[in-house]
Amino acid sequence: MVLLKSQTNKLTQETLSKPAPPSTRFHPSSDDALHASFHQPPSLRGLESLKSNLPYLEQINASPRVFRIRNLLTKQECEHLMLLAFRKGLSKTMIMPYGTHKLVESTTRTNDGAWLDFLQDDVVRRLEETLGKLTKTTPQQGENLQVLHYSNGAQFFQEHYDYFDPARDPPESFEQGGNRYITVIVYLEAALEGGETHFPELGLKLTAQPGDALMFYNLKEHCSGTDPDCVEKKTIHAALPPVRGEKWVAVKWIHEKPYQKG
Ligand SMILES: O=C(O)CCC(=O)C(=O)O
Ligand SMILES: [Fe+2]
Repeated sequence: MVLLKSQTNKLTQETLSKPAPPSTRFHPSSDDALHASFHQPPSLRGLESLKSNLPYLEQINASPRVFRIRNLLTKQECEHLMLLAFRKGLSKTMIMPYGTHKLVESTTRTNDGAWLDFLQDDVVRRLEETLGKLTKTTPQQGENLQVLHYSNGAQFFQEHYDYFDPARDPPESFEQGGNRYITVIVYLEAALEGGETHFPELGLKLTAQPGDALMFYNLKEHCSGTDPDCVEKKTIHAALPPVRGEKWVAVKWIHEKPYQKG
């Protein structure tokens, strides 16, 4: 989505005047179906969920655990999140260099982004609640959604880990919610070419359809994120620059313990 002013107005009218269609996927009464779907063998799970349009998981890698989540958002919900980010104001994203607890600008991360508010509106709330159900965590364990925009040819995020490194990072990094347990990258718009999420240690260059997500576990199972042996070093990953078209994602980092204050 190239957010020219005229298109933004059009999007505003089309997306915001119409509330997102009532979606059975997120309705509380569908929780049982959602859970049942996750606890079935993958083949059945996929078929059942496809029929019902419920979100479902496909495992991509066993160790570290990497999944694709299908049917997480509708196209309208994707556009709504991009618009919320645009209204909030996109600015250059920052990084926290290893060994510090301070955000700084860096040539290793050149994309733009905007932080949405926690449980900001119905679409954001449903997404945060669904991710909580999928991962058996609470929405309060999540950092706010960060919407990221990568323009054609130029913007990327070089290889990095999402976890705080117990061997290098200061104790303050772990004070609010412990370590980053899970990363979810919801694709709102995929580049026509390039722009993959690249896991060099796993030999994977992944992308997803708008409304689907990639999810990976930054920590081993039944492990404490302050233990240097607990982190999944093979989750090192990069956002490659789009070669054609542009890319929009919404990233959610889920912590081991409640992260949100209050
Ligand atoms: O945009 C992507 O594909 C990955 C983003 C990412 O790794 C991050 O923001 O930590
Ligand atoms: Fe990352």
